[in-house]
Parts: sequence; structure tokens; C-alpha cells
Amino acid sequence: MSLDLLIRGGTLVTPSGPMRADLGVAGGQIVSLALEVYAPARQEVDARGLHVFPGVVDAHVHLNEPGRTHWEGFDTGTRALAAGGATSFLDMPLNSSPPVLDRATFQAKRAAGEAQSRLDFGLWGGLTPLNLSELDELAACGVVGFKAFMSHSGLDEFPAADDATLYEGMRAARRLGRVVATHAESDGFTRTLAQAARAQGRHGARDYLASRPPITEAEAVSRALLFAAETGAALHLVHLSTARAVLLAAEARARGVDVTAETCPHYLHFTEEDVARAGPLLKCAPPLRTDAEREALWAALKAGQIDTVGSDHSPAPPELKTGDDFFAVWGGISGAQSTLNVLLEDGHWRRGVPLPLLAAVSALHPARRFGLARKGALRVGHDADFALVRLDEPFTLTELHDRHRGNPYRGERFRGRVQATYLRGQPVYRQTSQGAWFGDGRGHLLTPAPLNTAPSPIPPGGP
Ligand SMILES: NC(=O)NC(NC(N)=O)C(=O)[O-]
Ligand SMILES: [Zn+2]
Ligand SMILES: [Zn+2]
Repeated sequence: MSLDLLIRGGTLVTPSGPMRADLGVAGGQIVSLALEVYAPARQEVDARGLHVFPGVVDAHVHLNEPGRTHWEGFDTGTRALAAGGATSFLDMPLNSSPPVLDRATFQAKRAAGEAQSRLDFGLWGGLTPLNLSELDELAACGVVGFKAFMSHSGLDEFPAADDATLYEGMRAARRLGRVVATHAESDGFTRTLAQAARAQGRHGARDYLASRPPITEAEAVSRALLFAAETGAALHLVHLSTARAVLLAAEARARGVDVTAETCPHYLHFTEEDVARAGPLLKCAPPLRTDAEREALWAALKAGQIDTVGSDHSPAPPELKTGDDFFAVWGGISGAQSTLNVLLEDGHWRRGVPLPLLAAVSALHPARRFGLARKGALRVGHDADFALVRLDEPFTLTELHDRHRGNPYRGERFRGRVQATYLRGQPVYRQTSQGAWFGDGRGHLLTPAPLNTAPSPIPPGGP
């Protein structure tokens, strides 16, 4: 067979460990994977000295198009993702305007993505008190799952799911074979604590952090787990910020609850000290935590208790990210480009996390969990989605491609630079001596295969 592309001599990061092998691509798919591939190829890439990672599948981004493209859109957002080694992503139903709550709003976002996205993308639908009757339609459209907020989302057009809505939504999701994702912070807790602080004129960064303590996450996670246990729904806990919450998920899973846990690069890289220093660029909800909490999250990840790492890339224009009232500035961190950088520098280099586990949380597990059958692994028959990475190359992250200049990772030092990213065998990003190069291909909408059960864990500590 003749190949379109041959990646020669790289170190492939496979679930069973790093492996020196050639990778042959035809028709956008991986067709051969062997110590030495002899077939003729239209193009050959010398990957000696490089690691070949499965393309990152970022299951949590907010690209906000249509309607708030000036916050972030498919074009700039997917440049950043591609430069960070991502090849597919799942876009949240907010903060695009209107949010994705029914067929018409799904179609509008789908059209925007098909016109502008450089990467393959799936879409989350919303689960709010406004659209319980639209979940069947959204499933028929091909959403990967339903996203609910258990506290205020920041936008009145996307109201939080009260208990009855969340419970009914889970029953529907179970019937429809889709995952429910929760932003799990207790509304009662956070609302009261925030009001008390503001009433006393306390509105600094530390006051904000103190208004969302770990118990607010643990309480909401427990409630979501109870509802998942009762309804049999598949639950995905997004952006867990504490090891306590991760442990609650692990215990529930041991009891047979179909639950997966996500954390984000910012909880693995920054701490509350950084929030006090960097200000609103590091405001998010749930907020950044202590150094000890960050270490506990890494331990949980190493132990296989964290299934996925998603960026929760959620930028806003600079005017919404400034101001003296920390409660009033927009919450959300720009991190689409740096997920793999954080996993490699903080995980591989500093804490000895095995590469297959890093590939699992960033690619294999999100692909499995959300039914993306041909994504997430370097495997014959899968889409030829991968990133070429020079693992030991130190660099300072200065060239960022997301919409706005404000990015908390700007100036951070990492080892493990992405040299090139390929989507279905086509280059979408390349690091050149003149800077970044981007291809002009467009991504496809990804719709989920019928729901898989929880991802098969990689043994802790690697194979
Ligand atoms: N509306 C948002 O983009 N919210 C996001 N913002 C954060 N995490 O601060 C989120 O995922 O909750
Ligand atoms: Zn959230
Ligand atoms: Zn989010």
C-alpha cells in the first residue's frame, strides 16, 4: 500500500509504554505502526529524537462563538489548541450567545465551528431549568453530553440547575445514553459567603478565595454523585479542584456509580499564592487552592483517580478581566495552549508521572468517555491525530495564539515543546524558525458513539 505520510523513527507514546516505531498514514488514518514501515510514502517526516503523542482531546473549552467571538472564537481558540498539541475538543454550551440549549442553537454553533474550527470538535448541550424538554432534540443533534451548573454560571441566560432539574436531567441523560457534566459548587454556600464578604466591603482576591472553600465543592460533588447513583446516569465531574472531591468520586465509582473526574492544568500548576500575585487572570471557579492541595491532586492523578485533564479555557476581553472588585471580574482562565506543557513539565519532569498516563488523561480517556471512537490513541484504524514533541527542550512560553494578550501562562518555563500537530494526517501547526505556521484545513463535527462505560484505567505507575 502506498502511504500519504510516514512518520519515521519517533518514540510513540502508546498505552503500554513508549515505543520506537514508524507510523504510516493513508486516507487520514493510521494504517501501519511497526518498528520499520517499508511502504512508499508521498511524504516522510524524520521524527528521530521526538516523541509522538496522541493528539490532545480537550473535553472542556469555551470558544464562545457565535455571539461572543470577541471573547474567544473557533479560529483563535483552535490555533492555541493546535499549538499545544490538541487535535480535537469539546466545546461548552456557554458562553456563546445564545447558549446551546436546543436544536436551533446547536445548529448555529455547529455552523460556526464548521466554518472556523481548525480542529475536530464535539458540542456539549446545556442542562438548565429552561430546556429540560429539549434534551431529546439535543441528543438527536449529536451533543456529547449535557452540562449543568450547580451554582451561578456568571450568565443569567444559562441558569443553574436546581436539584429537581439536575435529577430529571440525569434521568433523561441515562435514557438518551449521554453523559451529564456538572460544575459542582454549592450555590447556597457560595452565594451566602460571597454576600457576607461583599456586605463587609471585603472584595479582594483572598476574600474571593475564602468565599469558595473546599467544602462547597465536596458538598455539591456528593449531591451530584447521589443523583447519579439514584438515576444510573453517567456523571462527569468537571474541573475538580480538591483531592477530597476526587476521592468522593473514586469511592462512588467503587460502589458502581458511573462517574469520571476531570481536573484542569491550572489546579496542577498554580496555587492561591499565584492568584494573589497575578490577579484576575487567575480568577476561576472553583478557585485555585493551596500548594498542599495541588500536591494532593498530583498524587490522585498518579493513583489513576483523575480520568481526564481539560483546559477549561475560558477567556474574556481585558476590560472584563480588570477591576478592584475581585467578585465582579469575569472568572475563567486562558489555558487552551498549555495543557500538554503543564502535564510534561509538572507531571513528567518534576514528579515522574509516566508518559502513558499523561497521554491517557489528555487523550485516551476523554475520547473513550465521550464516545469518540477514532480518537485518543496511536492505533491502526484511528484517525492520524498526533503531536510531535521534543520532550527535553526547555522554552519560555511567549508566543500564545488565543484571542487576548492576558494569559497567566505567558512567561512560564516548560520542558517539552510541541514541534508539530497533525489532524487526520494533515499538518495543522508547525513550529518554524520564523515562528508558528498554521495549516488552513477545517475540522469536522464529532458525534458520540453510544455511551461507553467508565474508561479502562491505566495501571497506576504505568504498565
Ligand atoms: N462561564 C464560564 O466560562 N465558566 C467557567 N469559568 C470558570 N471555571 O471560572 C466554568 O467552567 O465554570
Ligand atoms: Zn464550570
Ligand atoms: Zn468551563
